[in-house]
Amino acid sequence: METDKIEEATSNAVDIYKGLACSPSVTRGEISFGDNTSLTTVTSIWSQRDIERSENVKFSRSHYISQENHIEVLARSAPTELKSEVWNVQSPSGKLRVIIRSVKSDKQDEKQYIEIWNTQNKEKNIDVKSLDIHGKIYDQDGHFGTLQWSKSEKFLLYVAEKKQPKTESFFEKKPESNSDSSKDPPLRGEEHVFREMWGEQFVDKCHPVLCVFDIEAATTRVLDTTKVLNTEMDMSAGQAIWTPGDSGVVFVGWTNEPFKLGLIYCPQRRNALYHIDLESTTCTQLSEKDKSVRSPRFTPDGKKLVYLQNATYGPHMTCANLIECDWASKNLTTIVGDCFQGEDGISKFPGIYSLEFPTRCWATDNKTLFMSSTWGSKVDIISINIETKTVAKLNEDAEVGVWTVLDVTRDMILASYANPSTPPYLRLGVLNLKEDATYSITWTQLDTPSRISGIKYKINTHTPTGEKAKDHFSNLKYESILVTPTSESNVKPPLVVYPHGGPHSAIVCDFMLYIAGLCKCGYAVLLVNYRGSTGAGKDSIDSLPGNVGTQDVNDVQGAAEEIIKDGNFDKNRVVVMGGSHGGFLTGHLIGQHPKFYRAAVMRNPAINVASMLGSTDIPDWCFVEAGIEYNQSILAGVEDYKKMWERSPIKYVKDVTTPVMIMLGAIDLRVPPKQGHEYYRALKANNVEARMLVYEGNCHPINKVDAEADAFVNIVKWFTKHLSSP
Ligand SMILES: CSCC[C@H](NC(C)=O)C(=O)N[C@@H](C)C(=O)N[C@@H](CO)C(=O)O
Repeated sequence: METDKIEEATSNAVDIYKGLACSPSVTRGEISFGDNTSLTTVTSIWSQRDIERSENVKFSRSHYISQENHIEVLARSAPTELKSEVWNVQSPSGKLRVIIRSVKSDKQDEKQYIEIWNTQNKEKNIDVKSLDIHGKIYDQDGHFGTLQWSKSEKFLLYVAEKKQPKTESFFEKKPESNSDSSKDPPLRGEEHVFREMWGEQFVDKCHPVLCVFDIEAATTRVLDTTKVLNTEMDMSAGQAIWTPGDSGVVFVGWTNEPFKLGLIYCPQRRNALYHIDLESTTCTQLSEKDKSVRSPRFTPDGKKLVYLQNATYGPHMTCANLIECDWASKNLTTIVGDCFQGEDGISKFPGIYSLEFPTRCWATDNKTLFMSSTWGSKVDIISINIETKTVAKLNEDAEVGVWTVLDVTRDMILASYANPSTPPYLRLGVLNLKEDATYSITWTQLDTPSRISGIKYKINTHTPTGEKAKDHFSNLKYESILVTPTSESNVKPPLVVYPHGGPHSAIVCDFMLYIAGLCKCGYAVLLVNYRGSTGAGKDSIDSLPGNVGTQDVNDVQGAAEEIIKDGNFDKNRVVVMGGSHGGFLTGHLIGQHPKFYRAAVMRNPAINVASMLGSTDIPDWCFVEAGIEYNQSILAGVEDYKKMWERSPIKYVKDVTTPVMIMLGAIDLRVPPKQGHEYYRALKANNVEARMLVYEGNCHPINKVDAEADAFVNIVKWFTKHLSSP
């Protein structure tokens, strides 16, 4: 009987996952205007899981729109699969397009090409290797990647791996002395020198450099910032943009010394904003010392430069500041600073929580920009007037979900919208300037949303309960999102408690494949944005470091008990799952509340912060979250290791009775797989049922198409097994 139930649930999960995995996500969007000014084209790039091919396929779509009186979709193109495109960027006039193509040969060695297309055909195709001046061109990695047309449309600005000298063995036969030895002889004995890279998911990215490609001459110039900065400071460069008139380049430079720390999910790495004048090659620092900056953007009139800024070395994500640089004087002004919520919770603007501005983000007034920012458990569209320093929310309260601004141009805005029951779809809006100099938006849906039936969701607000009052910042409220199946059954659904990772991130009302899948399999899911999450004020974030393992655990457990008290769930059918810091919290929850959870699933869990310190690509995280101030010269002493262990789930493993399934990405550099092995051994030593899945070729997110699909079905099978046993 039990086996049949498990088999039935597993087979059902496979069908449900296959159906939902077809929902595409939008990765880019662009508004363009051909010669015919009455016709607007919206080009969008999408990504979709293909389980049969075990890969994410990319495709483009176009919408053709008239805006005589209002926005009317005249036609839609059929999706066109994009093969091997790393970049695809239209020139400012719309007459040209550059595509960076990556082609793998049968031997799997990758070749890259720079393709220049006009509106009729491919004008140029350059084999990057033939330039022999740099390595691989960087993709849109969210940190370094850049591809920008100059206004003149004669040059391209991009980032590539610095060219590495050839190496050879000491025992390689030396060339005959009279032979024509090359100008750069190979370095002997350097084949095995360690080359530091930028950590998790940046394993082939060691030393990005700025490159200016002359289209006519088909030649590239590498801007070696070490020389232009007149320092020996080895620097990694990225996020480069042209200055007005194409006379120079503004870029973000990260110091490579004393050692690199993992970049992904950590936009607080020490760097600075620089300006290189291309004629004199002088280079000046624009931003403050010892800060972390990102996402530089000029106003259309070129008079102002804005960028996002954080403090360095603290929580890996926090409230960002918006800084304005007056281009003529280079004077800096803080337009939006840190926001503290206190008792107000998230009723008022909680601050900027975003990794970047859209590539084009300005209204034609040259002073209002539009961006997406996390606000509690949602992502809203906000406008920021850099003249009046005012912030306004643009989407209506009724539309709780995730709004992503994709493009802003000629006072039109392209965005995608999604929520837990609705995969992302496009909306095109017209910006309307109101008397108070703020904007409203008149939206048109470019497609009919494909809503998933049987799923409802609501946001809950929680107040830390009495015994938590001891915690610092205990008056801070926090939120959770409850996603529930709307089936007519009078059987109370089982509840999955799901704390997010980070810890300084947030789970937002987005379309999430696993959450929708669990819901369609009959589970309710409680997503908890415990204190320390982004989107709820800087004081919320600052409340957690030094209190992980207690405050965050209490907040998740408090939310779960509060939801169960409402009577809609059976307190004997509650399970828990989480990834990374969410796995850390899962270990704490089943250790500190041993009889509360029927089963647990952990993805790449941080188990023992002390033992992780020497192997993670972000050792700073171990110090900061244990409440120890960090700098790159610090070395952990016995007391530091003690503090880290004290805050770790391993401390409570002896009390665990809940069956645990651990899922590991075999090449995870963020939370090394040995963390999961440490917990697996401890559970087995205590005769607790434990199952471990190791996904080869997968890193921290375990998001390769086949692994992600397998993990989902195994999760449903694991929960079914332990919820159906007595
Ligand atoms: C030393 S690793 C600490 C945990 C890790 N933090 C960072 C800054 O990487 C972590 O929790 N990572 C999250 C980004 C994470 O994986 N979160 C996801 C899982 O995909 C989630 O469930 O929220």
